[in-house]
Amino acid sequence: METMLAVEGLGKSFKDKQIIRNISFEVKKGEIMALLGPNGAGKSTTIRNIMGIMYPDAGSITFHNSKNKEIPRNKIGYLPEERGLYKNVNVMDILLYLAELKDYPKNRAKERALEYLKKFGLEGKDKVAVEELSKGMGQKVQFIASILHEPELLILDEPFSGLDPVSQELFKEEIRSLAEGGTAILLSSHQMNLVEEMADRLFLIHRGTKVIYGTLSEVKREYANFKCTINGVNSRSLLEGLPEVERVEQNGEIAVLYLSRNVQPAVWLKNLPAELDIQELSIDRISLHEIFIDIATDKNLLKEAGEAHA
Ligand SMILES: Nc1ncnc2c1ncn2[C@@H]1O[C@H](COP(=O)(O)OP(=O)(O)OP(=O)(O)O)[C@@H](O)[C@H]1O
Repeated sequence: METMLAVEGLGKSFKDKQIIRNISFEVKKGEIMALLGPNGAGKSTTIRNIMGIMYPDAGSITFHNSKNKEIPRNKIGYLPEERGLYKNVNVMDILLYLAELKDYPKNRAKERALEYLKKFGLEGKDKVAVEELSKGMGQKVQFIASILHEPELLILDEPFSGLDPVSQELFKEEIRSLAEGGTAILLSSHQMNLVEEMADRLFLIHRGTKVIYGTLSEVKREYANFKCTINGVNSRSLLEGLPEVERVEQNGEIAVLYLSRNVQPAVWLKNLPAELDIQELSIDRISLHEIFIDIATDKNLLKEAGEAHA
């Protein structure tokens, strides 16, 4: 698939502190690429460099055939992490003003704005001042502003924060349908369940450098060990003594056993002792949420795996 955005060897320091180092990834037409990392990892810095809000000390950014300062940023949609629109302007005026800044035709912008306001449950709010909107409503307007001009690349920094579950669903559906329509999407979010549902590929930064880059299934295959959940009456010492169990979390009769890397579930199951009480048992790969926590808290296993990939 066609590459819409290519970030290569990006580096940025503030004063003498290096914030991001050697960051390289691509976002392709029609894909949702998740940019992940703990607080302070360097995600927003990466995005601000792409948007030309600041310029990198090293590396390059290519959008279509334009590079670095030549990139026409008005062709990119951007929902910044910091929210805020002019407060005393009405919703339609602000949307049309922002579309005009992007050289988008006014009539078309108005038509699309009305459609989107309706879609996001804000029908009739076009003449309301932004300051009269609730936080979530304001966020919807800002999201609409980022997509109104039909950008080919859309960068969303924490789009779901502060949204109720219904609004989250709406955003999720819209982001998916934009991707299906060919928009390249760079999505930064801390909501791992949503990322797991939506992202085609992901890039995880920790302390300013790459830890993971790949498709969701590659990442899961490579980094997500298995965990086995057993419902039954078992002593902790019995569970901890089972082969290839790294960690046990026990809550009443439910125990979650985190298995070593490279365990073959079929072989492991065959070797379980007969005295183990099993009322229910399931084996799953750990979730993206758990992978993320392992990395953010420097659990050795994943750190080693990450270093091998850096
Ligand atoms: N303008 C600046 N001057 C100095 N340091 C900065 C500046 N902007 C960001 N930083 C530092 O860069 C590091 C990365 O910040 P950044 O905002 O990119 O992280 P992030 O991954 O987006 O985090 P979060 O998930 O908390 O939003 C932090 O240590 C931050 O303090």
